[in-house]
Amino acid sequence: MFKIENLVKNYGNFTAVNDISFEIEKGSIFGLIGPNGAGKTTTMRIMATLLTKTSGNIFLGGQDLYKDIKESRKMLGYMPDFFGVYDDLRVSEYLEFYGEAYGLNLIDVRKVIPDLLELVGLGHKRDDFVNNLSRGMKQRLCLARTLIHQPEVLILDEPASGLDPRARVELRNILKELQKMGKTIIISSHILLELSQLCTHVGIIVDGKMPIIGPMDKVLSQVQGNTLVQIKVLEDLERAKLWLLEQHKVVNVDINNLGDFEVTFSGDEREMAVLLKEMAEKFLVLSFNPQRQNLEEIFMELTEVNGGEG
Ligand SMILES: Nc1ncnc2c1ncn2[C@@H]1O[C@H](COP(=O)(O)OP(=O)(O)OP(=O)(O)O)[C@@H](O)[C@H]1O
Repeated sequence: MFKIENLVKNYGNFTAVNDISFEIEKGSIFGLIGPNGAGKTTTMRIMATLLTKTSGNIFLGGQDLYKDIKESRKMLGYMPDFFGVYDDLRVSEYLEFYGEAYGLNLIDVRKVIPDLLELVGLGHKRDDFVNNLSRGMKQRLCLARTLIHQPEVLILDEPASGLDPRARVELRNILKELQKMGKTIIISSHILLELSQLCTHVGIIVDGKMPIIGPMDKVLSQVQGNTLVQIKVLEDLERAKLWLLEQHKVVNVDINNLGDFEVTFSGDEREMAVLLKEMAEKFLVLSFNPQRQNLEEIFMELTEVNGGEG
């Protein structure tokens, strides 16, 4: 859907985006994560055609993004990290205003507004003043505005920032709904745990470079060292322990105070699944829980290694 090749952006002598390449598949939710100043907003604004690149190529749906900017913009919905204050504008008027700004016919815009407001959970607020909405509601209204021209691709710059946990969950559910509707979503965030539950793919951006990119699961296993797997076996513990210690990629086996095994495992997810299968053929395995290191911890490690602020 989106292909970015060797993207560079300089601000004067400063290189904010330094030779980044990645691809975003149609229908995926791609998380762009990185510390402050890493280059996320710059990259997203370039992808949204709102900022010029210094060099590199960008393709949207197989076409050069810049070949026909008007056409590209029809496919793109961009939600900035800040949005303005609109005195004396009601929710429905706000959406009408943006619809007209996109060159849409007001009658058509009015037809889609109820569905859009329903989608973002603001159906009951259509006649309220925008300034009286809560922060979470404003974010959702801004998302509705991003959808007004029915773009295929959404570029959302930190849409969850400043939201309380409940509002974040609501936003996440709306984004999953949009994915089901076939949208491709690019989202940046500092809320890394949120991204690990939402995104199908992730690119970690540090100092204008993207050292790690790929499907969420692969990125997690790539940056993970060993995985700790908690295993509960109902009987034959001694024999099970000896068996485990003989298995490929099992580094260590402890038994915790609940009598469960804590197995340090150096293999990938597939190898772990094979271990589970073989173990279950020999022993009464009640549970098998890999303790996945969360993205927050991985991110801290990565940005430390790369000298970022985290
Ligand atoms: N217009 C500009 N002129 C000069 N430098 C800029 C400009 N815009 C951004 N920068 C610099 O480029 C770098 C990347 O900024 P960018 O806003 O893309 O980062 P970010 O990852 O979105 O950060 P944040 O999470 O804080 O929003 C930063 O060092 C920033 O100071």
